[in-house]
Amino acid sequence: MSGTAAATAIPSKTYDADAVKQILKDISTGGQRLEQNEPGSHETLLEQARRLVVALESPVESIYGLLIAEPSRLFAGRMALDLKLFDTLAADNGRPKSVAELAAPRAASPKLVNRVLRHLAATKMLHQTGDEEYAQNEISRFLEKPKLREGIRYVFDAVEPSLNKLPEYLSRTHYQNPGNANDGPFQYAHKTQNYWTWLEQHPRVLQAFQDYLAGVREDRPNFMDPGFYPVKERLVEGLRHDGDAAVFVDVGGGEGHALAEFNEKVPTWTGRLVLQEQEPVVQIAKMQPHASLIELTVHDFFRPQPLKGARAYYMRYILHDWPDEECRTILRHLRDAMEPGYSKILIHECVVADRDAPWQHTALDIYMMALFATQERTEREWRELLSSVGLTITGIWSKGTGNLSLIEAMV
Ligand SMILES: C[S@@+](CC[C@H](N)C(=O)[O-])C[C@H]1O[C@@H](n2cnc3c(N)ncnc32)[C@H](O)[C@@H]1O
Repeated sequence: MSGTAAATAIPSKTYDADAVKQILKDISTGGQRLEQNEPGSHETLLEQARRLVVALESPVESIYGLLIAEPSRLFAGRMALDLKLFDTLAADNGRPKSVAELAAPRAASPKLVNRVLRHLAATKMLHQTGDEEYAQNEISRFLEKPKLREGIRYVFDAVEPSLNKLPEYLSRTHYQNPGNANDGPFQYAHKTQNYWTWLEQHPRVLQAFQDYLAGVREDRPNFMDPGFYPVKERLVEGLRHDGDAAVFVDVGGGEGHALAEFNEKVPTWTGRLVLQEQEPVVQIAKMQPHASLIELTVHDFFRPQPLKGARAYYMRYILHDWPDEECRTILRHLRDAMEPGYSKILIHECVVADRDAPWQHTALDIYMMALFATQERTEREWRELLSSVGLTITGIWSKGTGNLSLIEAMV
């Protein structure tokens, strides 16, 4: 079949020409705003480009993308990790490589490797530069670095099996909203007792998860960036140094990247920076270049908080991992350690809008259902959760659409 015949095999959409014209005009204006570096212009233009695709695509084209292109793209990305394709593409200053060269590191079948590569090229993850010859594009160049690249491994190995079994799990639980941390979709799919135990038993995926989180962190505005949370006014001013009062503790802080960034971006901070994590994660944190700048401690946040009256108890991506009951236990331990009127809990999480919530929040919400039988929360849900343990929200700061917000709460 010729290229033209293949292209016309999918019925074309009778689209609204006026709507398309209007979107194109908006895109043109959006492009000018982007050139002038107007804040938010990137997000707006991207949204307009998505609207254009939706306006032009026929339902069949859109559904083919969902059914065929995207699942195969994730598979091809996962195979690229095992076949070391992103590394091989990067070698020799990224010069184009033949399929034979790309298949060599694993002594894989060139035919198999070509099938993976051509789908990656078709879905814009790399360039095809000739017959059976490929080179990096901006995406594959980015994937030379482990961080978000390892997200492919994590999502494929940990999240996808759970999503695949989610319909069966929901049918068995009579379509009730999952909320059992010990018997949720993840345990059902992976035949395990607990997400964290499963990760410990799969150290490669645990490392991939931590790399992925570090990648996500780099990609988003952080709360100490200008125009986000006023760190100087809310934390630095009035800092005391008696006992543990001058501590900023990152509860469940992963490898300690947030503390390292705080150390760099808030030079006026004269207090201590303490990481609290599970033992295997502390071991990974010890190998980080910033390890000497922070205190690394093992602490289970389901046990009483040992640091009393600290200035800040920071948690990023912690409470969305737990159903309300478990969150209340975590929060009560912090509340009991806090000094009223001085200590602050800082929750760095999604605050999901009641209407027109961005896909970044709604997608993560489904992931949370599949992984932890939990959810992303709306402002009302955050207020209810915190007030149920005697905490009051003293402010919510946000920057950009689809990002995390910073919720400050006090006793
Ligand atoms: C989603 S990750 C977030 C990590 C980090 N805050 C970040 O934003 O990159 C959740 C973290 O909670 C930690 N964690 C899970 N259960 C814990 C527990 N009982 N006590 C302390 N940390 C725990 C995990 O090891 C993991 O690093």
